[in-house]
Amino acid sequence: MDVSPQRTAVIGAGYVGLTTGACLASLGHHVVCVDVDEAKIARLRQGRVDILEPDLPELVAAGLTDGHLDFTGDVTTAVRAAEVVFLCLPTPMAADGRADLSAVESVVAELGPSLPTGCVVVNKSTVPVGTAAWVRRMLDRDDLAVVSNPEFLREGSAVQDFLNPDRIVVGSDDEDAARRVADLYRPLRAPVVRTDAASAEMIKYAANCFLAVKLSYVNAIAELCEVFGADVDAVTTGMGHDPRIGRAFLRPGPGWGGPCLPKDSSALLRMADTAGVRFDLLQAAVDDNTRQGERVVRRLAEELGSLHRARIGLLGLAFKAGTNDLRGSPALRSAELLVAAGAEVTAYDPAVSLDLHHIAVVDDAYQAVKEADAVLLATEWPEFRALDWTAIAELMNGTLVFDARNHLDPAAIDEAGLTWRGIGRMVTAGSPDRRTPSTKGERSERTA
Ligand SMILES: NC(=O)c1ccc[n+]([C@@H]2O[C@H](COP(=O)([O-])OP(=O)(O)OC[C@H]3O[C@@H](n4cnc5c(N)ncnc54)[C@H](O)[C@@H]3O)[C@@H](O)[C@H]2O)c1
Ligand SMILES: O=c1ccn([C@@H]2O[C@H](COP(=O)(O)OP(=O)(O)O[C@H]3O[C@H](CO)[C@@H](O)[C@H](O)[C@H]3O)[C@@H](O)[C@H]2O)c(=O)[nH]1
Repeated sequence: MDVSPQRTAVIGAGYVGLTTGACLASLGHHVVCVDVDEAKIARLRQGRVDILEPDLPELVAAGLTDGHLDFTGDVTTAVRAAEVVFLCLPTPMAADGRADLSAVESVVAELGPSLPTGCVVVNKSTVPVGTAAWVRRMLDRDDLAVVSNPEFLREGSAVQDFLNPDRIVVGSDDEDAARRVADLYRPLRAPVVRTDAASAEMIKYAANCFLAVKLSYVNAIAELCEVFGADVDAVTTGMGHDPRIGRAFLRPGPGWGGPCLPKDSSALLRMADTAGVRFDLLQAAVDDNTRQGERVVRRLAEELGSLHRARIGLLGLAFKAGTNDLRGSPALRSAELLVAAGAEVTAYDPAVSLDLHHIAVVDDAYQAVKEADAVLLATEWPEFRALDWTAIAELMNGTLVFDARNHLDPAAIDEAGLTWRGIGRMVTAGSPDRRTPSTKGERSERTA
């Protein structure tokens, strides 16, 4: 294989750390993954992966079997013989909106004295500009190098994204350390963007926040489409053919969420604020995103007349399809807003089963929509497209299906006698969109 195997330690075995560890092991490197969560480490040693990521359980099992991958709870043991140490630690949003670097700080303080001479510390967490320099000062050792190597994987396709990256960003003032980190990825044959550490750190925020702005922009265009009778799907298709715009990240929805975009836009805004730089565009994107979530619930209220005691069948809880991650989920936010407005919410998500405060979570979609006055689709799981809408029409009290992802087939819903509503979609005379959804009372009379 086109790789010089290196001994690596990966600190933090979450979405990024576990994917990094398992993928590097699959490339032939020797990897030890470390985590403070001892129960997680015990499960991983048995090949049990908690997160929903295609191909990840298989890669973990293969790494355990061929001996390239190991797990431990002890940082000191893991880094003792390491040539490269990856930090894949959480950097969540602190109360003041900044990135909370406490996990990075405590790990760097703990592992510093144990790192072997010549070791390269690679930061993969998303961290404010200047963190690599700060880590370097904390380590306070001339025999170590620090490299910023931000990660761009998406949840739900983490392994494929890691193994087929658009680019590998390697930021460091240390030429030799940067080359060694780039070499780890050589079998992937991806373009390497070689920068200083500060630029690498900024690339990560700039990329995620650009995506956030793009999504808020398209959600605003969708609202205008509703007002002016245009169809946002046609509009984004027309925009997306322009390679300067691109087709990706043009789907309107209930607002963008997840564990990254919201916290990273908040962190970049705080960085700008601290530096005295105005970033009104990004602030507007964040504010518009909050409004987008509220707008979905307001539209439901308008369609139903009132949300007080309305029964809502919520399809989807995860922040997007393909993951069981609920962090920053627009679906959960919608549920919270609905409950606050007096609605009763029953939810179903194919990847999520847990008890949620105020929201009943059930085991299948048909249970969720039973006696519902309206259905709200908030996560675009493919299986929702295959639902039997005639059966659902029988189960529901009302007729409204609010598709906050434009994911369903309006014709199938119309044929079932239900009323489809989407985001930014054209309302034409005679189309299902023109029909007024019946209220609970009317529907009961109709079906009586
Ligand atoms: N999730 C993503 O899609 C994604 C993609 C790119 C970058 N990132 C960034 O990567 C970083 C990690 O994100 P994640 O989603 O993998 O987080 P995560 O919460 O899934 O995983 C973090 C792991 O670190 C462990 N941990 C916490 N403190 C520790 C300590 N002191 N020592 C050892 N382990 C510790 C936790 O137990 C957890 O298993 C964040 O900065 C995030 O912004 C995330
Ligand atoms: O056309 C689109 C695309 C996405 N979304 C929403 O945007 C949010 C974020 O989606 P996505 O970017 O796919 O999810 P993440 O897995 O959080 O990945 C983002 O955040 C990661 C962590 O930093 C980065 O590594 C990735 O490159 C970046 O895409 C979700 O709520 C999606 O539903 C839309 O509404 N419309």
